[in-house]
Amino acid sequence: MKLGRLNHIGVATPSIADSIAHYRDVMGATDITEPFDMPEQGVKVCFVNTPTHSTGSGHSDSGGTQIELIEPLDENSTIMGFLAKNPLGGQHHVCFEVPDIEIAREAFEDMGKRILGPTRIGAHGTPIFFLHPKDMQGMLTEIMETPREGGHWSN
Ligand SMILES: CC[C@@H](C(=O)O)C(=O)SCCNC(=O)CCNC(=O)[C@H](O)C(C)(C)COP(=O)(O)OP(=O)(O)OC[C@H]1O[C@@H](n2cnc3c(N)ncnc32)[C@H](O)[C@@H]1OP(=O)(O)O
Ligand SMILES: [Co+2]
Repeated sequence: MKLGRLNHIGVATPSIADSIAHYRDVMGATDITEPFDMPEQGVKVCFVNTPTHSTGSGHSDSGGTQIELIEPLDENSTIMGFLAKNPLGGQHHVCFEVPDIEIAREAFEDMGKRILGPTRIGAHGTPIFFLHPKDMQGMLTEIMETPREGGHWSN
């Protein structure tokens, strides 16, 4: 396994609308996507896009690491337990890219890391899986296959 790009930081929130206002008005984010539902993951999601680099005169692009805001869709959402312990929300997971999801899954399995559920299609349209925080230095870790131009995946 080789460490890939940090694609996003997942941030759980009790209100995606309040969090969007925070990133826009307090943090000065200028590129925030429209929220959409992902019922299969139990969350409403949107992305705060950050630039790849900052300059003295401002930002030139928005292709950097994203903040992924996630709000529970209902009481059964997988992030309800986290929000019960952290009512204000907060940093929930980190997501690293890999070139090949199957090779990565096998590598983590071989290292004895607990994989949470099947590989599925994530919010970026590419395959993802999650690793248990207790096996990952306390960090719930998402692994996603790097988006390919014209790539198609299915569950
Ligand atoms: C938007 C779509 C997608 C994408 O494309 O990017 C997403 O990111 S979806 C994100 C939401 N989906 C998931 O998180 C799926 C994987 N998660 C899970 O399977 C569970 O949430 C969990 C990690 C197994 C936790 O389950 P839960 O029932 O909430 O808690 P437990 O009590 O079983 O937790 C055990 C233990 O782990 C600690 N914990 C829980 N969540 C986290 C966390 N996010 N970060 C760090 N540690 C976490 C929890 O506190 C427990 O510790 P102890 O209290 O010491 O026992
Ligand atoms: Co995520």
